[in-house]
Amino acid sequence: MGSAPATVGEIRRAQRADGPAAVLGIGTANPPTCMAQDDYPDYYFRVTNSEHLTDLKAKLTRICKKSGIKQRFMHLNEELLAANPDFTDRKLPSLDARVDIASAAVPELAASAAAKAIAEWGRPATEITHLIFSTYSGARAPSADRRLASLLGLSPTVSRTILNLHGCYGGGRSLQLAKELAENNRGARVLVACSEITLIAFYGPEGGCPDNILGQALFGDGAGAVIIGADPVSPVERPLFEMAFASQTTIPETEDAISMEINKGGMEYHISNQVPRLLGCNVERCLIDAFDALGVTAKWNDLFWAIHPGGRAILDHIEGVLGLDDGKLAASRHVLSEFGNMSGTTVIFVLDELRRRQAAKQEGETPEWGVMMAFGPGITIETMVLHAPGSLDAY
Ligand SMILES: CC(C)(COP(=O)(O)OP(=O)(O)OC[C@H]1O[C@@H](n2cnc3c(N)ncnc32)[C@H](O)[C@@H]1OP(=O)(O)O)[C@@H](O)C(=O)NCCC(=O)NCCSC(=O)CC(=O)O
Repeated sequence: MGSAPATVGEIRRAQRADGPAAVLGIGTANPPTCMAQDDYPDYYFRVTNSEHLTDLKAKLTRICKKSGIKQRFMHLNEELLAANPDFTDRKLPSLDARVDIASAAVPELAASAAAKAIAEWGRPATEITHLIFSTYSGARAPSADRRLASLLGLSPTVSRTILNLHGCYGGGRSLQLAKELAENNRGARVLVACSEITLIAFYGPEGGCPDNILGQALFGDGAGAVIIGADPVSPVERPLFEMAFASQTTIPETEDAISMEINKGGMEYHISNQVPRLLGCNVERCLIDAFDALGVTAKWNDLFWAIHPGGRAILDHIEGVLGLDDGKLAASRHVLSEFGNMSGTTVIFVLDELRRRQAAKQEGETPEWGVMMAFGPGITIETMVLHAPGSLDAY
């Protein structure tokens, strides 16, 4: 006699993981060209033949000085620009050439980051079950997720998803989706990859176009990759952060505050100067709701923090409204300084920096609970409550 058929409820329970999703490996990568922020105004106005626009150059110099950025990495170098002179003029139809370059470079950069994340995870790439790829440079199908799967030799049964044009919340969104996949599919191992190269949005300065000047001062290129899974297999898999709760919030009436649009000349964006204030007014509500949902009492200064460093003023506003002590946003400020705003990828660099800082501390010195937040068009706020591994009783 066979056993009695399982109920749908039993099947469902067997399909789900027992524990929370956790970060099991992180990797990052940047293109080789590094640009010092102090040198950028001279470089940018020279390579775009715009030295005569002295007011705009002075403005870019002021923004660079106040940006909190020391250096950024870029795929687009002078050689590539010399081969594609149309990139300096956004009115010329250069999208095809930009997409050609990005279609190869975006997955290749992601593969460098992913190889590091997989090495840290400690299991073969063929055991990855799901892939989530986020970029603002995707304009083709099959897309960067398909190419990355080939470059890494992932299984043909890997379940792929691509997120396009989520901007700076792409990393946060991908990690939330990975959490859902890992917790709802027993044994799933999800590779999250974000890869951004600013080439798609590079063009020369123009009067009456301050958004471009701001973007030229802020954005850099980079890729980040994270392996997510629940119920880590000891001793190979070691959780770095457990993902306790995730939510997304849209700030009402801010649809026009951050926007991105692909045109014949590349990607154009608009970033309102109200963004730091709007985020400052809204982050605390998201945090209160998240910790209420968990039933955990949190004092903001008792947490560890991984905030998307969209700009120095954004970090200043958030630090101010939450009354955070100096150093609480050190990982975010460090990443902003060393790499600039790499859009959706940035928050993965911040997680990487945070875990490095935590590893350097003595046991007991690291807070048990923490928060990751990312922001982008919408205005969308991604909030994730993280838990330091080792105290699973907290669940
Ligand atoms: C740009 C700054 C470094 C400037 O520093 P301060 O504000 O302290 O200095 P400041 O007030 O003297 O401003 C210096 C100059 O910057 C200009 N400026 C400020 N914000 C601007 C904006 N959004 N667009 C265009 N110009 C802007 C000011 O007008 C001023 O020009 P002048 O000197 O001529 O008077 C800072 O404001 C900042 O970090 N802003 C946040 C940037 C931001 O919104 N990032 C989010 C990116 S989008 C993102 O992360 C998500 C996504 O892309 O999806």
